[in-house]
Order: sequence, then structure tokens, then C-alpha cells
Amino acid sequence: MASIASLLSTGLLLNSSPTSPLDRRRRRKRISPTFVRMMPIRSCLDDTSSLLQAAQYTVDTYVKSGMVVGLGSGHASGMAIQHLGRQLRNGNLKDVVGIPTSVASASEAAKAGIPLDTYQDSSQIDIAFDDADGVEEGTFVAIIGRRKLQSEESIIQEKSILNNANKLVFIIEENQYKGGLEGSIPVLIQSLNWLAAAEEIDDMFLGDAEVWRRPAIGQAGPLGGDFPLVTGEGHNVLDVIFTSPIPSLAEVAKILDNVDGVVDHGVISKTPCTVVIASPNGLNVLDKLTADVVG
Ligand SMILES: O=C(CO)[C@H](O)[C@H](O)COP(=O)(O)O
Repeated sequence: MASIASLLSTGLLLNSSPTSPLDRRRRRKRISPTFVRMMPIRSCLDDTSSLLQAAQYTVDTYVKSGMVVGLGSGHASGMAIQHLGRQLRNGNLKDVVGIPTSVASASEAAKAGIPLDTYQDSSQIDIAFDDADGVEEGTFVAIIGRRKLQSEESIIQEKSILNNANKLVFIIEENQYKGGLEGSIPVLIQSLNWLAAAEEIDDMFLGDAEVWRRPAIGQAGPLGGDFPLVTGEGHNVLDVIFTSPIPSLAEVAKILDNVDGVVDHGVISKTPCTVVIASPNGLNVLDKLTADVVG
């Protein structure tokens, strides 16, 4: 098995291999139809205002008094948290408790005056909203966690909050909802044997993706530089950067789940799931009510 460094130096990581495992799975993949509701809400707005509208719509539509709410991370979630705080202050909502998915969302929620609780496995979460780096069209499988992690925060915990919520809503922009997503998927790996796991992932996606270890400071690189990021749980983070469109995120997740040393990753698949999509023309609200059957 070639090392990542040697593959990079020969440029092999950038070449496209027509017979990679992903290609073979691409040919085998069949996805059953699922029910998707589309509710267009028309308006004419710039990017920021449309995301703000999506964030406010999410809170106004799905958060009710007395609920426990998973508070997501990112730009749109920040706006939703601020709006939720306003609704509590002006009395439109009461007795809401927030469970933050990150240091940033905890800090935003504290500033907005939202009462907070910490996440436990037994937490009953009525609804969670979150940003996503991308949501795959039709399947609603999402990528989270590309952002830089801070101190003790954890993709594992963020995924648990989203998975345990009775209702999950992603708030995204229209260019983030599509088939054939590209870019990176964060993968948590045991730090002791990180190189073996990285090389196995590199082999699995040869021709489709580059594998880099995320640094705590400084530039990213195949070996993560001198200061690799170590999460609060003691893991390293690999960014598996797809240079060609991913035909099926669920298949990628399945491959990653089978690699020795992989602890978790930023692919999340949950139904039911709602996506509130902001665009300059207004909002599209899509619901996926049933899970795909892959044969
Ligand atoms: O992990 C994530 C959501 O949980 C995303 O990586 C992140 O929040 C995206 O942030 P932004 O929408 O501000 O680019």
C-alpha cells in the first residue's frame, strides 16, 4: 500500500481511476423513491436576507413553547438562535431549553438569553436545527463538521444530538442542496494508528479523493504538519477531500464505517428530516418522511 505522501508526490491522488470502489458501488446503487414535499415560499432577497428568512422560518414553524431544542452550528443556525432568543424575550415562546452542538452555538445562545442544558444520552430533544456543508438531493444525507473544531467540541456529540432529536431541520442555501456533492468529509480516527487508517481510506477512494490530516494550527497537509488537531475525545480528524462528485454519500459512509480506526465521520443520514433551503427567490421546504431502501 502506497503512503499518502508518496501518492501525493507522484500526483496519483489527483488522477481519476475508472475502477475505484466508489465507481463500482456507483454502478450497483439503486435508490427507492421516497416521499418529498416541496413548499415554495416566494420572495426576492439577497443571500444573507434569504438565509435569515430561512432561519426565522425554522424557529417560527417548528419551535413551540416548552420544547427542548438542539442548537446547531454555523451561520444560519446562529441567526436561528438569535431569533429564538428574541421570541423568548418578547414572550412569543416560553420555557424553551437549548442544547448547543458546539462552543460557538453555546456562546451565541448565552448571548441571546436562551436557557441551556448540556447534552446527555438520555436527553429528550424535541427538535434540532443545524447548518450543513451539503445535503444530497433526494436522499437528504448530509455532511457536517467541515468547520474548524474548537477545544472540547465533538462531531460525535453533534451527530448524537441531531440523531436523537424527534425532528431534524437543516437550514442551507440552494447551492448546498444537490446530487454529486464535492469537497471534504471530516473523519474522526484513533490518533495512535492514524496513518494506517488514512492510508486505507486513501486506497478506498483512490482517484476520487485526497486524504489530509487536519492541523490544530498552521497549514493543512497530507501528514497534518507538526501540530495535528486532537479533539477533546483524543481523536485526529482526517479531511477526505472529494475532487469529483460523490455519487452516493450513504455508500461513502458505509465504506468509512468499515475502516479500522475510524471512530465517526461527518456524514449523517436521518429520517424524517426537513431541509429549509434559502434562495434569492424565497424558501423551499423539503420533507423526507421515509428512509431509502437500497438494493
Ligand atoms: O458542521 C457544520 C454544521 O454543524 C458545518 O460544517 C458548519 O457549521 C458550516 O458553517 P457555515 O454554514 O457557517 O459555513
